[in-house]
Amino acid sequence: MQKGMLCRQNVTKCWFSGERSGYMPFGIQIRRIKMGFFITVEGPNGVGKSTFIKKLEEVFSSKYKIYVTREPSDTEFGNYVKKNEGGLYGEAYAYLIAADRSYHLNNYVEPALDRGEIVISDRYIESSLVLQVYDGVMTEDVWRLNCSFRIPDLSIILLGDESTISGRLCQRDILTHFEKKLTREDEIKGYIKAAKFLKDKGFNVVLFKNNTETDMINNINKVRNIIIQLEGRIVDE
Ligand SMILES: Nc1ncnc2c1ncn2[C@@H]1O[C@H](COP(=O)(O)OP(=O)(O)O)[C@@H](O)[C@H]1O
Ligand SMILES: Cc1cn([C@H]2C[C@H](O)[C@@H](COP(=O)(O)OP(=O)(O)O)O2)c(=O)[nH]c1=O
Repeated sequence: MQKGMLCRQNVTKCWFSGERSGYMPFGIQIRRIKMGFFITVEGPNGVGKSTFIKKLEEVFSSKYKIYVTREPSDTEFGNYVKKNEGGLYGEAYAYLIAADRSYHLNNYVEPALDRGEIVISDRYIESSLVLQVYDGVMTEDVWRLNCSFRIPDLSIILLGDESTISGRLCQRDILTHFEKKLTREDEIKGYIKAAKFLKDKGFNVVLFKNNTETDMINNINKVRNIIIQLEGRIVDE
């Protein structure tokens, strides 16, 4: 059965949802049958990703069905990957992360998108382009492992002042391997570089300053407008 079929006006061409990445070329009015949006939320440790996602869920769940998820995934394999952070390095860890991503996409993200939900993932490919690159893997090699995965409809990268983010991390009792290994400056620079790289690969990247509660509210409003724009390109059945 055809699911998530996209049809051009007067029906000239159809896609299966699993094959779709990004959105349609400018000017083409398309009709969507039950297909959601994939949004990733990224940024340095302590920048406020989990808090922002909770807020997005709170604000948007009255209008949309929201599916919140994360990487490494909340699965047995994802937990294994997480546990091995710091034990496995560089390329080996990059492969593990990519294997978990493939499993996560096929078993959780794609089914939720097919149900027409907005999927919000706490971390995705953007993290690999910062953390695995910092771990010694070449950017092009990280991309080679990830280039066949779905491009998000929107990639949100939260950034903030180094001192603000560092202050937040100081309040954590236990720091992860990457939280100890990288400085916040490394992470901020890494995400800015990754954003540029991914824009060139067709990602719809936005960089949001997230220092204060007011920033967060402004960012939620920006996301609302972007979702409306994305919906404007697609006419629901
Ligand atoms: N926009 C914000 N303004 C002020 N404090 C924030 C903001 N976003 C998050 N925080 C606080 O920063 C800390 C880290 O946030 P968290 O969402 O856990 O970050 P991350 O998921 O990126 O590691 C938490 O104590 C949270 O309450
Ligand atoms: C998605 C992703 C995560 N990671 C690592 C970074 C983090 O240390 C870890 C995820 O942890 P994190 O998101 O900080 O989870 P928590 O809030 O529970 O601590 O996985 C990568 O190294 N590469 C990736 O591509």
